[in-house]
Amino acid sequence: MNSAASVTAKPIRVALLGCGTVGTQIVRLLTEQADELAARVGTRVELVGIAVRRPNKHREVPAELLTTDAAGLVASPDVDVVVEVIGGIEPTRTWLLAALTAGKSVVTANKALLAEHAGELFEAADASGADLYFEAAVAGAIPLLRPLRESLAGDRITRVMGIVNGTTNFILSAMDETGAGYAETLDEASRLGYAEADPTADVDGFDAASKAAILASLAFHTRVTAGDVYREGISAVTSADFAAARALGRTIKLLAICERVFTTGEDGAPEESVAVRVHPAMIPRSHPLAGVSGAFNAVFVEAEAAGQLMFYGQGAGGAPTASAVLGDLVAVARNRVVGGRGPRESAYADLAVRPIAQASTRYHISLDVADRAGVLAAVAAEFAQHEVSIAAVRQEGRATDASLVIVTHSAPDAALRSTVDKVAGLPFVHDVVSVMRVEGEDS
Ligand SMILES: NC(=O)c1ccc[n+]([C@@H]2O[C@H](COP(=O)([O-])OP(=O)(O)OC[C@H]3O[C@@H](n4cnc5c(N)ncnc54)[C@H](O)[C@@H]3O)[C@@H](O)[C@H]2O)c1
Ligand SMILES: N[C@@H](CCO)C(=O)O
Ligand code: NA
Repeated sequence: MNSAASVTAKPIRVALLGCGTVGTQIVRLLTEQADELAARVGTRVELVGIAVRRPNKHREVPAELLTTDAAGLVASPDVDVVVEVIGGIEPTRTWLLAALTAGKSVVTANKALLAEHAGELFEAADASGADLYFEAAVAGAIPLLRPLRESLAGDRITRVMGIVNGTTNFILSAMDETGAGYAETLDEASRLGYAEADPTADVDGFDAASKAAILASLAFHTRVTAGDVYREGISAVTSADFAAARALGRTIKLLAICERVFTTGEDGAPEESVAVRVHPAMIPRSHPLAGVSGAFNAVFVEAEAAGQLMFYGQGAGGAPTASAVLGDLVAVARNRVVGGRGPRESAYADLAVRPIAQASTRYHISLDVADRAGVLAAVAAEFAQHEVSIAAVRQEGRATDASLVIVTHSAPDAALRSTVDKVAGLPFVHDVVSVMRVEGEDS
């Protein structure tokens, strides 16, 4: 290849923090594609140090680059760009703030950090003129954050809905397809490298909530942090829920949903806010998200002018995530070569976040009830009392009792919850078999 001949600028010197699942793949790609990357950037991209915890564990990377002194590596005058793939809030927050303050651009895959501290990281970047890129933090390899920050910056995004956690999608797909148990499928996700060191971040929805916060912030030009996101994980999803879903031609997915909400204030003036939530939901099998299985991710974006867009691909795994990191690294390196910068934080809209109780949702409720006259009417009366409109009812008599399935129209989540609580306490309701929100259909 003669591409190196056209490369004349000073090399871009890169420090890598962390060399685990993703970091190892970054080193591999940087090494294998060195000449091509140099041609694309206009100068060589050189790895000058790798901060790790235990150097003798990393036989696959050049030993002379390894150090246990991450802070020292970040502070080194020989570093232009810091790539962080350790994860967690501290000490990475301190190191990345130090890098940005010193004018060093940062590329990170760290959703937990971005979902909590984007504001101060961007402030540090703005103060020094450095870049902050984090495409790998949401939906791994899928180009999603840069399309939101750049390609769709001229449009108004109204809704973002998707599957953004590969581990839970893998588990839910397996529960649906094979009927396998929860623990068994979680083990397999870990073995394949999809699950992070502590799987509770995935199964309890923390990982998806961090990603939802990042997506909502970028989509609606406001600041949403992980704590603003309503979160339910998948640990309470049962085979009875899947059976109930299957009976109605649906499946269950863990969805991240970010919505722009338009309401009228007490003074009659129009008000705008955002609702951001992560929870399992039933969706029709015909919905494009229903076909997203295993560790794949997919995200729908609805924008006023663009209409509907769908982003699909590998949301986890070493190499796919490293692809997104390398893409960001090329972008910040190019910016350095021409003396430019990528986009700053855009949080001007400063929108309030609505609590889940006020969010408009639909429920699917499956009950075991006594099979006698007046039961359906009494259950329906509870819904009417809470002003929850019923969209469909299916009742099936059995020997001594009956199965009653109710799907509602959209209603405030708080009203739906109170209705279910009331219905569960009715004397002829023997069991609440399944309660699940419904998405992806007309309300
Ligand atoms: N694995 C994925 O599929 C994936 C996908 C998207 C984003 N991410 C994100 O990428 C980051 C890295 O994920 P991973 O899967 O590679 O994790 P990992 O646990 O495999 O690797 C992290 C590495 O950082 C090292 N480390 C921890 N503390 C350190 C310290 N103080 N100094 C130096 N090294 C230290 C660990 O020893 C480990 O080798 C996380 O932020 C994660 O959320 C991962
Ligand atoms: N643990 C995450 C990795 C990607 O961020 C997942 O399962 O999707
Ligand atoms: Na991505």
